[in-house]
Amino acid sequence: MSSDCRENKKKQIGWKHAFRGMVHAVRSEINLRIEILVAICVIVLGFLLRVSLLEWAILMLTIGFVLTIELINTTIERIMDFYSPQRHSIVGLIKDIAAGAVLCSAFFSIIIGCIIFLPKIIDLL
Ligand SMILES: Nc1ncnc2c1ncn2[C@@H]1O[C@H](COP(=O)(O)OP(=O)(O)OP(=O)(O)O)[C@@H](O)[C@H]1O
Repeated sequence: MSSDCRENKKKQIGWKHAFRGMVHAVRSEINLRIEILVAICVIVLGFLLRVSLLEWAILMLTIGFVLTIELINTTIERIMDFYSPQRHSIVGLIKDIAAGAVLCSAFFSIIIGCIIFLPKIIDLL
């Protein structure tokens, strides 16, 4: 088998595993499902309010950022549950900090949403 072919196969398998991980996270994490729903609403609102190209770029970056942080938070939860199934204060603290990262990204994404959408909504009134 040529190295090109092997590399191609490796990439395909990588995508498959990544997709499986995302499906698992969506199925098991209600917060991720809520965030995807909010992202869909934001995209619909973006079309309705005709946001500019730059605003689309900022919105896509923000949505990607929040979803990525949520996936990392889910990963940290799984790692902690695997290595330390018993309750432990440091495990709780690690999970709290990871949850804090999600909260932080969600908070700033709301601010970005307000900056982009509020003036357009006010103009419509
Ligand atoms: N093993 C543990 N030891 C101590 N505290 C824990 C432990 N597991 C969870 N906790 C506490 O419970 C909280 C919720 O943890 P859990 O793993 O249930 O995540 P979750 O309910 O899916 O949270 P999230 O909303 O962030 O996804 C943690 O932030 C932590 O404070």
